[in-house]
Amino acid sequence: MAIIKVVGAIIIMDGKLFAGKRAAGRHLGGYWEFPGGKIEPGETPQSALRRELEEEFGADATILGRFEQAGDQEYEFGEVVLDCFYAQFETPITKTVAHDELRWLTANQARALTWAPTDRPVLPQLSKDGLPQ
Ligand SMILES: Nc1nc2c([nH]c(=O)n2[C@H]2C[C@H](O)[C@@H](COP(=O)(O)OP(=O)(O)OP(=O)(O)O)O2)c(=O)[nH]1
Repeated sequence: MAIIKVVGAIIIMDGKLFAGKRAAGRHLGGYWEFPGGKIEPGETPQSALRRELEEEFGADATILGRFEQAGDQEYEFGEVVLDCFYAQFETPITKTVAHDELRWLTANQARALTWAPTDRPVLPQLSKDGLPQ
């Protein structure tokens, strides 16, 4: 089965977590996710994430530390291995091209949404890391 290496951004600002609802029609359309995407050949996870955030939101970002326990999940199209990094936007979001909806969420609000299966184990740890309830 193909391994798909994906990188996602954990962006927390003013006590809220940034999340995107994948656009209908994409793989896993309708699920909430940490914005990001596939790592392309020659990229580091960090450079891939900076590129994806620029492509999807028209914003510059700084990539911070790596989240230790992101997940992997087999889907019918392959095995997604998700690596997450804390990040922050340095410039405003100027566009959205990959999501039907973007939200800034408290921990409780995040838990109430339907996340991509790969992402679900990450949420409890974020509360321990200080994401407010
Ligand atoms: N971006 C992102 N993708 C995730 C997460 N969790 C998860 O299972 N995925 C899956 C959905 C997709 O099958 C794959 C990422 O692909 P993508 O479609 O976002 O990547 P991309 O921007 O490089 O897209 P494309 O050009 O190949 O369409 O990983 C997540 O938190 N963030």
